[in-house]
Amino acid sequence: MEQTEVMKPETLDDLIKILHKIFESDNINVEEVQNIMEAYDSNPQEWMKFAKFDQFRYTRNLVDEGNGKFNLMILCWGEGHGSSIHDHTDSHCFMKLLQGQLKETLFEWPDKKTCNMVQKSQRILQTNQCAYINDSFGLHRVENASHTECSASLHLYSPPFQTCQTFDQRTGHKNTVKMTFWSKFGERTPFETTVSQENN
Ligand SMILES: N[C@@H](CS(=O)O)C(=O)O
Ligand SMILES: [Fe+2]
Repeated sequence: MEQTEVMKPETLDDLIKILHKIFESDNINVEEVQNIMEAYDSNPQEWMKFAKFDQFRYTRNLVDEGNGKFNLMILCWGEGHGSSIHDHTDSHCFMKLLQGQLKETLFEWPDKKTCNMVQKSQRILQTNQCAYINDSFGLHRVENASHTECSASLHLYSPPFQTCQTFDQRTGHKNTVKMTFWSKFGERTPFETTVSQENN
């Protein structure tokens, strides 16, 4: 029997090195990436310097630019914070829980005629679990439903993207929004003078 070995990253740095290697190739094996991200045992000491929380909404903190092939970031979710329903701009999206839990709700793309938003499924992601989505799966909304604990998740997007579409659950109407970083490589991003509409 053929055995596919999952390399176990010992640290976050180790995980990043392995990801660089994997993404040198143009053919990505989704399951392989998912397994490797899942195999990393979250150690807050290794990622704390990137995890910057905001009082009002979830933050996106860039960790690594993956040689232009992917963006790796840590999203920090305070109690009750969530994203709007959105797509992933035709990219692969891997999402690994580093701390706490997150609720993921999947939706179908809105019906062209009725604009109705149909909820497909819902699940709770646990610490160390790694989920995957792309636009062929539909849309999702992610929430930290806890009123007492914050969550952190490690997201890998390939290819990287800077805008996505958000959807109004009631009307199915969509908007293109710019996605910004709260910090890059552990440093708070300078205040932007342009007002951008964001995904949260
Ligand atoms: N895709 C979202 C986070 S999530 O809700 O999956 C983002 O990159 O901001
Ligand atoms: Fe998402």
